[in-house]
Amino acid sequence: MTAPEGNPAAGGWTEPRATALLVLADGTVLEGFGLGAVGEAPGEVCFNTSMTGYQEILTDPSYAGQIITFTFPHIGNVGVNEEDTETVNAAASSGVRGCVLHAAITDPSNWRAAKSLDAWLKARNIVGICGVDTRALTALIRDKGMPNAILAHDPDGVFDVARLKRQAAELPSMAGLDLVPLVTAAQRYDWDETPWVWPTGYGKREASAYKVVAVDYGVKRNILRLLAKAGCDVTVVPSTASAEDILSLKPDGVFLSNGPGDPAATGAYAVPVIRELLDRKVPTFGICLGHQMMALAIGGQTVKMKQGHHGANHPVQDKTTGKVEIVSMNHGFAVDPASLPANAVETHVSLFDGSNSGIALTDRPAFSVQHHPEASSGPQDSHYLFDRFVALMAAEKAKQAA
Ligand SMILES: NC(=O)CC[C@H](N)C(=O)O
Repeated sequence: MTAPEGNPAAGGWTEPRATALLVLADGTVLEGFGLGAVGEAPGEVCFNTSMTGYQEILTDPSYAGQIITFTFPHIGNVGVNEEDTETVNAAASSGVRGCVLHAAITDPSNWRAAKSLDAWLKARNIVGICGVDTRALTALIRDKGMPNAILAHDPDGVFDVARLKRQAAELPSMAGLDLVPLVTAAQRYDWDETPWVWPTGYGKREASAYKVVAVDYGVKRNILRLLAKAGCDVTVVPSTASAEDILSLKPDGVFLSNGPGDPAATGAYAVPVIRELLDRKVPTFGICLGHQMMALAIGGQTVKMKQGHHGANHPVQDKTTGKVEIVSMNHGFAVDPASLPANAVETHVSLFDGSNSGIALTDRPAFSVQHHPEASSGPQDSHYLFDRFVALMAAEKAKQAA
């Protein structure tokens, strides 16, 4: 730990010198104490309101190119462990670039803790800062949108502030960035994790009945787990797989994963593939980036949001049933529902701001959601969507057999 003793929230530092700075593109400089890796991390600063699940959040490949501000003040209390990692392939460990915390990280207190968060951040090359007024930073993001910034950590507290300000101002906007190559799998692989089954039976897999190809734009582990649990044999393919590559695996369905960056930028090569799969009437299910690119594939449009949605308690309504579910969210772009063609219906909507949270096609077996039904971390209200995907594949199989 480089943070001094004493809780900044309780008043006063015991050491005057800042060992980390968050330098925003508009020239604002926030001082604090360094955590994790030493160095400089450029990125877009967002805020996440989850009260639990920091390890899953910090390992979500969708955060590539971003610096996460945790609004919950105490992060790291239960340390980190081997299991709660959403990153599937080792190359994706360069997802999130940095994190901003309010309180200093305390010693881990949990029987599952294998390491402290601080040591883990260092090992994964994630730069951190604590002692920041995260409420003020969150208010700034809500007022002005998500700023670019450089998070700098130097244990000696020596910073070239003028250079950092200049470089922060020159960082490219997230709009237009294809960040999927940073996190996608290099090669095809079969998902074969042995599930952990609770004594109550929770986690037990259905017998494998469907072959699913998951296109990895930065896929989260729990999505693959839940597909397997729902009875799917899953093969993961890189984001650049062609429609022929995918169809040669004879899938009953295709899954389009979450991922970082601007969907329109990744869509330059992914959308033609998705369009072909849809045109061939392959049952398709998309989550987050996969949802956004499915919308692009049918002629819809995506827009950059001001502050985005990052949290684990967002209300979403399933318009097909009227039910409200509490969901996990992590996105900075959104599908513009007004841009959707006549053969698409809006199935889900965010009750926070009315933005689109799901679509289904009326003439093809395909649907997708903006939120994260795998809920890692987050509530499990939306798990039913995995069963909806299985039902879609079952109906399509029955149609073909008839
Ligand atoms: N979790 C995701 O898949 C995020 C999708 C996209 N990168 C966004 O920010 O909107």
